Amino acid sequence: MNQPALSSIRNIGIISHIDAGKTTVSERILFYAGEIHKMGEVHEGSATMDWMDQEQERGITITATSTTCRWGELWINLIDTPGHIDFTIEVERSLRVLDGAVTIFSAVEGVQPQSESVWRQADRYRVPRICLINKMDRIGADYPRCLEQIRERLGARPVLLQLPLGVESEFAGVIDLLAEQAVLFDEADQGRTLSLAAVPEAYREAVAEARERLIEAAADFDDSILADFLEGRPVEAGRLQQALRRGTLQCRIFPVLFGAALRNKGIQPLLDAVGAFLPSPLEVPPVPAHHPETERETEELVCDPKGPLCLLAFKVLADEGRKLTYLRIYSGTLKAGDSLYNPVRGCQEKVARLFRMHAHKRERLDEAQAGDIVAAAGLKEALTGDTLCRPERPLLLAGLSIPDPVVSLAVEPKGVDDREKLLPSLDKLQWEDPTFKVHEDPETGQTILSGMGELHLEVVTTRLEREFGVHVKTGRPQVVYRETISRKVERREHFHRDLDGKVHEGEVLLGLSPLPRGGGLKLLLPEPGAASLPPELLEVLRQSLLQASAAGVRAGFPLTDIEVRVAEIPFAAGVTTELGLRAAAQRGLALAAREAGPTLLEPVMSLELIAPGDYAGKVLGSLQQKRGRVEGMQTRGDVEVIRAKVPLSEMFGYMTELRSATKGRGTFTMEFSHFDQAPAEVLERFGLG
Ligand SMILES: Nc1nc2c(ncn2[C@@H]2O[C@H](COP(=O)(O)OP(=O)(O)OP(=O)(O)O)[C@@H](O)[C@H]2O)c(=O)[nH]1
Repeated sequence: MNQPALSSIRNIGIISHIDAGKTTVSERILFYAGEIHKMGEVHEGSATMDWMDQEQERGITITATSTTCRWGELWINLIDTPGHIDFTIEVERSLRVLDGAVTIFSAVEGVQPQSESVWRQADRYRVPRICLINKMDRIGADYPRCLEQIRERLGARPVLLQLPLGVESEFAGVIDLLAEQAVLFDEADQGRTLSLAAVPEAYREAVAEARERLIEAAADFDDSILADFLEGRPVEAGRLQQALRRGTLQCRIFPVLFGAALRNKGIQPLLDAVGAFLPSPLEVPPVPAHHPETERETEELVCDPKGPLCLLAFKVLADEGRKLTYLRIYSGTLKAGDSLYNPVRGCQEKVARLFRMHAHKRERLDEAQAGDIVAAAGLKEALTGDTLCRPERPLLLAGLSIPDPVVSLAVEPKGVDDREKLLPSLDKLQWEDPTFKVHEDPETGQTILSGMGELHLEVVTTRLEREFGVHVKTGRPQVVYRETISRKVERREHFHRDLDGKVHEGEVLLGLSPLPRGGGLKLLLPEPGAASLPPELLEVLRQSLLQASAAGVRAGFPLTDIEVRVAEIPFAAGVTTELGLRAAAQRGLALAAREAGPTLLEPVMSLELIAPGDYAGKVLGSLQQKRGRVEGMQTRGDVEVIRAKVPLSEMFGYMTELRSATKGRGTFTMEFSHFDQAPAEVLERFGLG
């Protein structure tokens, strides 16, 4: 039987800061669920979920891997996502299709910058979460501080379902506050055997107090609990669990559990909590889908195997040159051999085979239903974020929000063979990763790769060599700046040309205004019907302005924080042509932007740096030299944690510099924060000084 009941499916992801223990936890989940018979370890390079060779060598997760496992009645579709910000799209696309998540925090490091950003991403998709405070066995584990940070930094309300039994090397298990019993894990058999015991005397008071907090939280979601509690009547564990489940599904509370995954402690209760507190696909809100042609007509898709077929392709993998497409089925039933329509690309294609994925193994399926996550072979066109549906019932789901690249790198093939293989191989890498872009520099003819960070592009070039046998020389990483303007202008542009006896004309009146930082590019065109221009020419105009904005007008960087308003588009039938309009729009935009005080913005990163106290002064000095703005410092044991904002252009190669300045003991993580005015020397470099 490989068709799960809908109520028993849990589509969950594991999200957190880098190194909090996602892969270690996933590995235990697969082991206890009987999916694997030997536990792989990240630090030995043998974790099952980190199967790509680079992942095993670097000890980090690069691609999100989806796998199904059974836990009692539950069918858990588990997605292991990377913590490093350079692979943020993996988190984004997973959150888009998941119904619930386990957020892991390290009991020592607490809420780190990347935990904050994945938490915000999960908020955006309203994904209910349970929290695991991991690494309770490590020296310096401090769970009250971690809870305080969850409250303060994440603005969330944690509710303890357990108390830890001991801490650091004494961490032996947990006390289940609902069942009021201690759960101990046997280290001798890799934590497979659990033993239950009464709450130790020394913990009685702490348990009573924590249980009272838990009842108070549950009472917020069930008035009868409040009445019983106020009148001193006992409240059964089942009712408490149901009330807490309600609060969790509304994202108003976040149940907290404890563990030490590496020591095989705390995983089975976590799996039970996934079933008890996270939603099945039947419990998630309906998903809106548009009719692709009219756009405005929407339909609310509920999880129904008999409903209209609608799927989201949320990941595409190049598997020995062929595409394997991961699909979340929102409605309907998908069969192997089905013909599907892709409204994004306007094409029809066939699912040759369907699989349920088990880490890197696969199980053939004849069909799969709404609510499930499966993989398909045979789809040639679909890319990440595309919708698939029946040709006779076209539906379109909202796509993914894909961040723009901030770092670029020029690559040059080493030999003739490499030259031939370069572009087709880069194409395949682009199927998989929408944050990775390739273009040709129009001046030098060089191939330019752009992505989310140095590490991202390093991984891409290594994969190019190892998986595709393409050897390249790489240039130095460069910042991808943005172009913007400093004042408002209006400009009329008229194009007129005679070509082979035919007149081509186009005229536009453009108004450009600067927007506040973070405003993006806003294009205001008249509604079709309101303009004298036929709708197809209006679309030509829109596309021309978008293309010209993406290519930049002064230094070749995309325009941002600008409102472009098309005020007038005179139309003369038979004379106003596509060519004429395109030329007027592109030239008009370039000239208007030049008159509007063009300038450049640079990407600024949020940095969290950890250095031993003795080196803090030296590190602060170096950050200052890098135009860094220190926002806070905190002593944590014998290290200083420094939070700062630093321009990305100053950070290339910083890991090596920091390591040598701190005798290898300093470390940092960073993520994109915002764009800010670039300094004078950058403007001069691009002729804008
Ligand atoms: N002491 C201790 N170490 C742990 C625990 N869990 C994980 N680790 C170690 O912490 C390191 C990071 O663990 P991973 O499981 O790779 O963390 P991750 O969150 O998957 O990391 P990325 O995939 O790179 O984002 C590894 O060396 C683990 O062995 C734990 O409970 N206690």
